[in-house]
Amino acid sequence: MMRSKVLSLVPRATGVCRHMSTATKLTTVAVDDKTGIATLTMNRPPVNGLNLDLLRDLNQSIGEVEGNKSRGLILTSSNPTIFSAGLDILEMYKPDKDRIREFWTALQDVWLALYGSSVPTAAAINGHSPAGGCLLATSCEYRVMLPKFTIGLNETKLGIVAPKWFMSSFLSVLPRREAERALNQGRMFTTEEALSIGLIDEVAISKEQALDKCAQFIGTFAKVNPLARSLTKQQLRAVELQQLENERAQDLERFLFFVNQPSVQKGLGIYLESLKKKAKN
Ligand SMILES: CCCCC/C=C/C(=O)SCCNC(=O)CCNC(=O)[C@H](O)C(C)(C)COP(=O)(O)OP(=O)(O)OC[C@H]1O[C@@H](n2cnc3c(N)ncnc32)[C@H](O)[C@@H]1OP(=O)(O)O
Repeated sequence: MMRSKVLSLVPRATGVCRHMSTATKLTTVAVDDKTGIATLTMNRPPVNGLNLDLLRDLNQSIGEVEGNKSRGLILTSSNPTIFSAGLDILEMYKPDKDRIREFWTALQDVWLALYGSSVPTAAAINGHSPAGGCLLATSCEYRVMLPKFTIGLNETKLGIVAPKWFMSSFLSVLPRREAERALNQGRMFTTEEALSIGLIDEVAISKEQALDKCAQFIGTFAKVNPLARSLTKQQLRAVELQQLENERAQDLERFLFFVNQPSVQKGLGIYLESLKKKAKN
């Protein structure tokens, strides 16, 4: 059957998958031959902490999906209980001064690539998704989440501040009043709460169903002209994307200044200790 004909049907993420040759170590990209949809899977145990290496691999994989004419991108995790624990705090605690610059620049790159992606994007959130995990999910156009997990921007609870572009992604999904309150509170939402507030679009009972629902969302664009769709998306997102493009250097300096404050370092150290203590019990 012709590729375009198949795509006019409701797609299912169950076709034969061909792994791309350039798949990297901490991410894999598998393209469904029937639907043409690429599934990008994060695979950095134990919690998909976004360190420099994972960010670089994510960036490379998003670039590959952009380049290989995939019909859409589904972002998910190989961990059965964690989508992503957000930024790897070890990158920010007592940081190496060159590496932390590369780290933040790589994070900016990932956001620009994912939020600005020309293909339809969806997140199959198959586990907890705090902070940077929520950033990835809200950079996508559609979110399907499994029950009994949590999602949100919890930065204020850690004594840190989400940068403007984290807020932009959040605000592209939630009404301003809800976004403002949740950000100030550092609130983590359960799956059910996230659905009722509109932070996610659907709940699925399994990862397979989540992938399927994401594929169905991407399938809704099958009859829409791809160029018109992608230019429309990019125009709608242009203000936020341009703002970061224009302020990349200042954004980096702001982050470095903030993260190097002794009080912030102390807070991150205490938080890391509490995570480690919790992990031991
Ligand atoms: C300064 C400006 C920056 C602004 C933007 C910041 C954005 C961010 O993303 S900051 C990171 C925020 N993330 C979190 O608050 C999540 C913290 N983690 C958790 O809540 C939990 O780990 C979990 C719900 C994601 C998973 O729980 P569980 O399955 O029970 O796993 P453990 O808690 O036992 O963790 C296992 C292992 O992983 C370490 N770890 C967890 N999260 C992080 C992290 N974000 N960075 C670094 N390391 C992390 C945890 O310490 C355990 O380590 P070990 O003790 O060595 O096994």
